[in-house]
Amino acid sequence: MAAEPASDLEFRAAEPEKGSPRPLRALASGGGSMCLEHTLPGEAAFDYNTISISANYLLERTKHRPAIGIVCGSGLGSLVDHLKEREAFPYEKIPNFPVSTVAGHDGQVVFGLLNGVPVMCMKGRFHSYEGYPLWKTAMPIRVMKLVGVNSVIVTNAAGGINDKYHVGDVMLIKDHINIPGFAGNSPLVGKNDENFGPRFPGMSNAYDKQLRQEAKSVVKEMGIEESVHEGVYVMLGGPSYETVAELRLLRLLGADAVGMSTVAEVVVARHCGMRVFAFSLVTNKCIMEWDSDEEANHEEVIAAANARKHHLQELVGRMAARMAQ
Ligand SMILES: O=P(O)(O)O[C@@H]1C[C@H](O)[C@@H](CO)O1
Ligand code: HPA
Repeated sequence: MAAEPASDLEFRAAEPEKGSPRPLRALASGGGSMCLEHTLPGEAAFDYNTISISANYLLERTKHRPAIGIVCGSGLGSLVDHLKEREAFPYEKIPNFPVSTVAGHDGQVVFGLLNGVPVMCMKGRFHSYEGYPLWKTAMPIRVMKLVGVNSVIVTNAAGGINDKYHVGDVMLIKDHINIPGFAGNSPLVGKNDENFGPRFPGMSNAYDKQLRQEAKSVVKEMGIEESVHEGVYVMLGGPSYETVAELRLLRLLGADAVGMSTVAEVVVARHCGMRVFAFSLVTNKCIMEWDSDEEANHEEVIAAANARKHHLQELVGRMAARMAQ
């Protein structure tokens, strides 16, 4: 007979299916609904030394020294398919790195030149619904930091709440609503590591104004203004898509698009002083009416991302070139 956990601290969440990430640390009970893991008081979630090991592994094996990082959202891995002088490292091989378990997220760190600019890319990201604590979903951002990255481009697939948004549109993110954060679930929970940043980082300028201006000018150059908006991204835990009532609530809160990622990465990036440019690809229109028979699904998310990949590759490439100046 399986032994009962002796206390809440011995309970462990199921591991994500693919690969074998390090065992989860002790869990505290009674956290928010998506809070799979809290670190113990005084314990740093991902300390400088642990992150240094991952960063050094990469630095010892790549000739590139990028200052720009890119996180690819669902179905958006092709954003980095055209890098020159590519060097790819599967997540499984990088010490202390989690592994991707979601369709549309390949699971490689890819270095290379994008329009001649050295970049470090996450081809596949981590989500809390895979079973990872938020600090682990955002851990690659700290690895980027120690590799030398000072600006990140964060992308995601999202559902369009704003009724002016259509499938295939891009939303430049001007702000976010951190729903897990409302319940105290933050990637920065635990002892603060001052090597990375302050205990209480500000978030009112999370999405760099100048980079948003640059993006608008790129969008104009590309002639795609009609399908590009600027708006507010809201993060939920997933993996279930939202109910109609939830979506109506999120609309009332001021959200324009909804997804299950990005925010933890942005919080960690800002904590360690990186500049952030982020956008959502609207892969589906959120279902706001109770009498609708439609239902959101991941296949349509991937298909919509695939259909827009050329525009998005160009947007990211042009932004990287400007950010490098
Ligand atoms: O990694 P992102 O945020 O792009 O992926 C979105 C959110 C879920 O992971 C998935 C749902 O279809 O797409
Ligand atoms: N909801 C949440 N996450 C998503 C959606 C959605 O409608 N589409 C893509 N990611």
